[in-house]
Amino acid sequence: MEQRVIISRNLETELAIAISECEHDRLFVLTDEVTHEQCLPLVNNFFCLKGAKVITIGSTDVHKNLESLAHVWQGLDDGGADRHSCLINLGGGMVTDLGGFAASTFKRGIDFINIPTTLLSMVDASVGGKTGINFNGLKNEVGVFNDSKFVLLDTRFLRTLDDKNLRSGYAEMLKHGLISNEKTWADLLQFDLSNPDYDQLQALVAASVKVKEKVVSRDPNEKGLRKALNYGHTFGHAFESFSLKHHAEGEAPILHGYAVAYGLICELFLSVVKTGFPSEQMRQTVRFIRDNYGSFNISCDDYDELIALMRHDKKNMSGVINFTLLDAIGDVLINQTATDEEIREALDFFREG
Ligand SMILES: NC(=O)c1ccc[n+]([C@@H]2O[C@H](COP(=O)([O-])OP(=O)(O)OC[C@H]3O[C@@H](n4cnc5c(N)ncnc54)[C@H](O)[C@@H]3O)[C@@H](O)[C@H]2O)c1
Ligand SMILES: O=C(O)C(=O)C[C@@H](O)[C@H](O)[C@H](O)COP(=O)(O)O
Ligand SMILES: [Zn+2]
Repeated sequence: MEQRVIISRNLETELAIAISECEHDRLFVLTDEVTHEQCLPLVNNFFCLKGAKVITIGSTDVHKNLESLAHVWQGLDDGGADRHSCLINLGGGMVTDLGGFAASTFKRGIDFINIPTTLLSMVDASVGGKTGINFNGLKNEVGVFNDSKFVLLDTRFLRTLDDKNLRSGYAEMLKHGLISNEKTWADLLQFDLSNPDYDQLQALVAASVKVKEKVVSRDPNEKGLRKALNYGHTFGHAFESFSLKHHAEGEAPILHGYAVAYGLICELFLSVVKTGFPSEQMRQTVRFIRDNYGSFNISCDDYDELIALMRHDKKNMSGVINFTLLDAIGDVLINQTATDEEIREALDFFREG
């Protein structure tokens, strides 16, 4: 893998080194409106960022769209970027996905560096080269695989992250636990999300990002094994797209990690029914998710729309919905299928438990 993931000890020094190893005739920093306020102050006076131009987009997934992408391209053009310029993405997964795509396409590609500021982007989104935007009501419908040159991971940014976004990122860590081994999974279920111990979390973050790096290094373009990282996402992305479309006025759509947590419930159910995953371990995981993530209000009248959304999953082939399932913790089965009836049963289980 071309990308270097660095668990930061001194962000200023590491960023200076990272920049020096990238093309960098002009420097740009991409933030969203929130990371501009909360995270930029932690790096703004770094000597290595002297003269860097800041581009800012709206925050959260409702802005992970063509309009924001065009705004970044425009900002790069207005700031005189050429193919030797460098973009530093300072934010959560929305910023690293969109900024990564903007950098990968601007003048056919400039170097970029990710500085993830949410738990989710630290353990998952900033690593592994999946970049893109939502389009046509579908998650990450347009994008490219392209690695940032560096990921600089500094958990000090988590100090300002709210409870819901902490839980959202933790769902991807739970996914990493389920696809890796029983010990990691069991440790994750012990963690108290209502009263997080940040030292313990830091150790869990380092272990979690290693799971992602290991899978990506063996299958960077998702030809096979990488589909393990999509566990929970066939249902999860359908829930997320559904919520982006139907969320009530004045109410935010569900966060990506919450959608993944709900997707894990459905895909654990399918794993028990179809591939013999132990039902007690499913029950323990489902209990943790229900206790920590609540639920998402859908009715059986929504099933057809959710299944229609699953028909757009990027793992699908020849119109057949593709699932990643488990027959045990750490034992991943890719390219699994389910009938519409089984999908409905999984949604019934999600609603009724
Ligand atoms: N590329 C991948 O492999 C990959 C993996 C997982 C998820 N994703 C994508 O990542 C996105 C979700 O990422 P996310 O959960 O980081 O959401 P996000 O980027 O929308 O950030 C969540 C919220 O937290 C704010 N924020 C960011 N850092 C903060 C900080 N340090 N303090 C206070 N507030 C802060 C943001 O402004 C935003 O309002 C989704 O679009 C998802 O599809 C991509
Ligand atoms: O890195 C991967 O591979 C993943 O699937 C990680 C997921 O957590 C992430 O949400 C990813 O963006 C989903 O990719 P997609 O190809 O299903 O859009
Ligand atoms: Zn995800």
